[in-house]
Amino acid sequence: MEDHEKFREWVTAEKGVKINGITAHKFEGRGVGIIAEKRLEANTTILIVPIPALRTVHTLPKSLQPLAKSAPTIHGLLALMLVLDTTPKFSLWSAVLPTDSDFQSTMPLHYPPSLQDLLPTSSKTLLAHQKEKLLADWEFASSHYPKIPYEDYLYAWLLVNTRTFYFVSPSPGAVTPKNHDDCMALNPFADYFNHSSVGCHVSLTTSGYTISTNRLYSKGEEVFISYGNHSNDFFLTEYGFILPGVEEEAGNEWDEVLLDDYILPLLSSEKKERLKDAGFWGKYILDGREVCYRTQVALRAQCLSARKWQRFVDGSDDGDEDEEAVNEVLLKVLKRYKKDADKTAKQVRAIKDGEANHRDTLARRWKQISNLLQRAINRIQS
Ligand SMILES: C[S@@+](CC[C@H](N)C(=O)[O-])C[C@H]1O[C@@H](n2cnc3c(N)ncnc32)[C@H](O)[C@@H]1O
Repeated sequence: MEDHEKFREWVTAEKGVKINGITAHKFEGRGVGIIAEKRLEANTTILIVPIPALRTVHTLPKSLQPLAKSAPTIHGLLALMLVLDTTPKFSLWSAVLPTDSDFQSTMPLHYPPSLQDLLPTSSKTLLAHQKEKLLADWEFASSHYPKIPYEDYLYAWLLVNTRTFYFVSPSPGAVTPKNHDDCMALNPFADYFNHSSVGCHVSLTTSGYTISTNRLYSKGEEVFISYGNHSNDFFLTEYGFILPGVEEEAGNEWDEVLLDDYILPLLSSEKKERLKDAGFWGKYILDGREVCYRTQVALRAQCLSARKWQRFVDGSDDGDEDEEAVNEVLLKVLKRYKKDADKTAKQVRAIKDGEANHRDTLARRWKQISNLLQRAINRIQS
């Protein structure tokens, strides 16, 4: 942990970062995270990172500033800034960052195509979007700096992807970027925090980012923040990890699965058109408790007359009396999906390509999906 000590000295002495009662620590399966060095009462301020310590679109070196208007994304520009930064100061920070091989073994972007093909649909859709964004950023970066190797750019791009905080300048009169995705800051030391569904409080003011404890922490406990209320499919693609499933200890209470692949093929073209016209096309979600309202609408399109369905959509019929018919369709959907999820978990384990960690994470994800589906089946059948 010597590099971490040097980095800590640098951020506190030169960047004005204030650290109280926490330190960086290596955790099995989670890389480096934050540990409580002593007992921390609830509402203790454990970290303050002042605004000038951040790296954002406002701190680009002079050579990159003219590109800010034409770059496809701020993400891509920050990656370019990292690749081009060879200053000794930055080397203190880069020494504590994950390595390229950490990304190779965790990020689905690095999975072989055979395993990318077996990602759950929502992870696959996110990955396709990520690839498109990366390509546009890389084309832009390499057109301005043709000598940069792609591997270096990709590594920096993934650092930005997995370590930035949502940032809008808190200075009075500052302009908020139009695109939400462009609101990002590299945040030294704060970027050590790993994620859990419930974590410390994070606030951004003109003093910078302040992180304070959400509860009492015992000495030696890992201290988390929350990266947001996302499903494990999202965490897998964007960050290369999954939390335990909904029903497990410290599980992801926001986990959910997308049912589109199993509901849409049931519907006739007339019913599909009706759903599209009414704004209920796709995004059918099952979470740890229930299916969403959109799913209810789609299932009702399948098993009710057009007139009855319309009354449910209008809100003039609460739909209670049709619950049995709806559950019958839903049960078929869930059982079919569960059978496929179990099959896919086996397929993933049998594949020889990629790293063991790729296969293990993806097979675990399919097992979680299977469990979520089984719980919903049990609820209907109980
Ligand atoms: C902001 S960084 C956190 C620090 C990072 N663990 C490190 O070694 O530098 C985000 C990355 O940490 C890892 N991570 C965060 N929360 C995690 C968790 N609950 N379980 C496993 N890995 C996690 C993932 O690799 C993610 O991309």
